[in-house]
Amino acid sequence: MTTILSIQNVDKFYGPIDRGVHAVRQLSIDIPKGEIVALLGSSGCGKTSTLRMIAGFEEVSRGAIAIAGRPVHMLAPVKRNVAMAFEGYSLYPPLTVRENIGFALKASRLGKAAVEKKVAEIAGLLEIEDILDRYPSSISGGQQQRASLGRALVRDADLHLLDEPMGQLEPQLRAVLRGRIKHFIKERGLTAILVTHDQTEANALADRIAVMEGGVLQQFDAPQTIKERPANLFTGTFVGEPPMNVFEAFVTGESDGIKLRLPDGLALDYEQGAFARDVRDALLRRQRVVIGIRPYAVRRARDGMPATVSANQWLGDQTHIAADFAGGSLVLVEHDRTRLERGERIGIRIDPQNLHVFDAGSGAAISHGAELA
Ligand SMILES: Nc1ncnc2c1ncn2[C@@H]1O[C@H](COP(=O)(O)OP(=O)(O)OP(=O)(O)O)[C@@H](O)[C@H]1O
Repeated sequence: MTTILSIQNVDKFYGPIDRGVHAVRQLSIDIPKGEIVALLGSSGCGKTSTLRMIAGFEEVSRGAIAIAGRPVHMLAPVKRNVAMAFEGYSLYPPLTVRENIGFALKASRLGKAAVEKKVAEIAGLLEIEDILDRYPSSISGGQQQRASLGRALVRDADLHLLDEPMGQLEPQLRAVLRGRIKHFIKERGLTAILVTHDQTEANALADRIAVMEGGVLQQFDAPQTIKERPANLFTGTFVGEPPMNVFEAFVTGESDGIKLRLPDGLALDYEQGAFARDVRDALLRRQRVVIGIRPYAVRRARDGMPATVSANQWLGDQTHIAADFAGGSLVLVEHDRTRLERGERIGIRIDPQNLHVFDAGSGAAISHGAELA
């Protein structure tokens, strides 16, 4: 498969190298043609710096970036053959929206009719047909964002870079456009990288998600893999809504089974066979671990471990129950409307196949369910 973007050992410092703000650390990523990748992380994690280095708006402090096999990190943005929809990369004020989008196609030497057809098509997709003859200063922020997105998407480029492309749009429109944009990109075999802090957007659009934190790439995998097999405690708790429940635990061997001792004298007691032998060995070697359980994987059972309901919210399609448990708080998600009162006692069961275990020191995943990470 052709690699379109190759980032090799890239560091970004703002200010002097090795002394300034270390915004991106030793980043290496390869993206094949036709893939949509989301850079996902909280504010300050380094995702925008990464995108700006690919685009050429920020210098690379160390390392190399190649696009379609060509080293580009020393080239000016216009020489990189990338199409961009960036917040700071605004529309040309003297041109109408139609001209702004069409302008991007000028270099492609298409005839007038072909340009018009392309502009109309993208305008329809982004629902901006009615503002094509307006000037950027006379349209809303959300419309400007869609016009800018349209201008990037119509271009024929090696790589499309989209910075929070739908941040200013209302939720309903965002949901509709996500599907259409994905279809548009996939149908044409474009390669796209989008920066977002919205995991729903990343999950819906991306083939793979690069999760970043503290300038470090934490995991680069398909959305499903990130959910089911988080590489570490950070991705485990960052991706997934509501977040994964986590508790510190001490591991002890009980005949051939395993016991995970939680605060408040509680324990998860698993019989022989609940975990593969290598998982059991890995857990016993650590002793101190952090266990994680997704809210929708927590079960209620009469003979389960005791917890006390602290809140119960019906969200229209699911119930979120918060409970005091093992010296901390636990959230459960149930699909039916559950009538539980605050203060009510419930029993909690955590099945071994739903348990994620992480190293208490490094946070690296040790096991997911019955298998080693
Ligand atoms: N021009 C700059 N000068 C100095 N430090 C900067 C500059 N731009 C970014 N930083 C710092 O680099 C780190 C990474 O910032 P970056 O903007 O890449 O993160 P981000 O994940 O995109 O955040 P956001 O979602 O808020 O844009 C942060 O600590 C930020 O304060």
